[in-house]
Amino acid sequence: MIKYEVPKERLNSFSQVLDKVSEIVEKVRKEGDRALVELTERFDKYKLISVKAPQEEVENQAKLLDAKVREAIDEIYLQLEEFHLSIKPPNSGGGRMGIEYGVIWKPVNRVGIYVPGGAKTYPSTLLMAGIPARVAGVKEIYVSTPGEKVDPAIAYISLKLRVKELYKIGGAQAIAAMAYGTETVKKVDKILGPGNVYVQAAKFLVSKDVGIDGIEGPTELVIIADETADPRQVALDLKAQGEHGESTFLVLISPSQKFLDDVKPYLDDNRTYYLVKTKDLDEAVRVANELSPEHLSLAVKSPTELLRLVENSGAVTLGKTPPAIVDYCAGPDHILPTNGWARFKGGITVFDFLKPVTYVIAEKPNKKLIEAGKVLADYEGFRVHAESMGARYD
Ligand SMILES: NC(=O)c1ccc[n+]([C@@H]2O[C@H](COP(=O)([O-])OP(=O)(O)OC[C@H]3O[C@@H](n4cnc5c(N)ncnc54)[C@H](O)[C@@H]3O)[C@@H](O)[C@H]2O)c1
Ligand SMILES: N[C@H](CO)Cc1c[nH]c[nH+]1
Ligand SMILES: [Zn+2]
Repeated sequence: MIKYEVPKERLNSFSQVLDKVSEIVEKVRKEGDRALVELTERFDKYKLISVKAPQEEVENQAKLLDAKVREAIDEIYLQLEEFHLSIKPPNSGGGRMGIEYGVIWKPVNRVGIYVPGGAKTYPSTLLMAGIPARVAGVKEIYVSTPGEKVDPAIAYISLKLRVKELYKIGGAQAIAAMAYGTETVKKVDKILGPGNVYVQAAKFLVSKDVGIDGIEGPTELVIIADETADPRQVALDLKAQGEHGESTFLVLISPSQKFLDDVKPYLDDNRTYYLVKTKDLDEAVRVANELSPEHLSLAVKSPTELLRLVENSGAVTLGKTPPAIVDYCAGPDHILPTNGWARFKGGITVFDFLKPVTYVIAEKPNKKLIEAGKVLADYEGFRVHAESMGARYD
């Protein structure tokens, strides 16, 4: 179906399922593994014989992986690893006014990665979360992904990433289990990973007790195209992301009515597409910034120029670059903010697995600076704060 207005709402918003997901989270907190077995049967229609995938199953499943896919994974691993290594921050230090200070970047100790596994399987997502975790130096990586048998590619990547434990659970119940722990599932410090509205609602709810990377829900793609773009390629990019399911958010913006008309015949599947005509490219970018999409493609004659005007998007592809390249093998992550979170959050990087621990050494600080600190402490009424600063240096 084709619509011609600027979409006001995402096709899905996890607030619609918050009540239901809250019950799931509470059930897992109370009943632990027993809840996982029951909810898996209810939502995934398989009997959970063991919550944790036995090491032998992971190894045997990995062996089933076709050599071609294994080589592809190995090739992609190097590209993604290099991207995160290239932006990994060094520890740094400095100082002034007799005070030495600095930042030591410390990895999160125990991380839980959610890998979607409903309608499709997403081993690429395990690469996208596991590699920056490894580059950051995370000690313990746990993975939850639905499926009666571990997907061979997920098994292979789990071994490559030295995943400590892999749980065969999905949805909100998997998020709850990693957030609070059960008899089998380890309680983690931070949960990362994309997923459907149930998964994102659960992450939102547990974020009061555990770290989360953000909201990465159903896929979103906005394409800005001018008359120089190829209508068939643009339609292909939209339909590609449409493979993620009916909740995918697909928008094409163009100042050329002819271009929009030329694309329409190619959009021949049962997805909902928004085709938006604007006055010019400036207005097109304004609409895109307002939508703050997960993926943004600039299929225009001068994309680098237009890129300067982009404010909100998880990942931008320029010119002929297909958005799907980010999904698999470009280097930057495909775990990207949705539901408008791109206004204040980017895609996953090594930074999501690091904490900036700052330090201060003030043996002989500048008197004027300490005095200023004491004055402000007194102004706030924190007299003993002021005294504690003075005591050392008066
Ligand atoms: N934003 C990103 O970075 C990004 C990256 C990859 C994938 N995605 C998105 O992730 C999503 C994956 O969704 P999916 O559904 O295929 O897999 P999923 O793993 O996110 O969800 C499947 C789970 O949902 C639970 N579930 C299903 N129906 C339910 C119901 N009625 N009530 C409660 N729980 C229910 C089941 O337990 C199941 O295991 C897609 O929308 C895709 O676009 C987003
Ligand atoms: N486009 C998805 C992010 O929204 C990522 C992905 C994984 N596999 C295929 N695509
Ligand atoms: Zn995709």
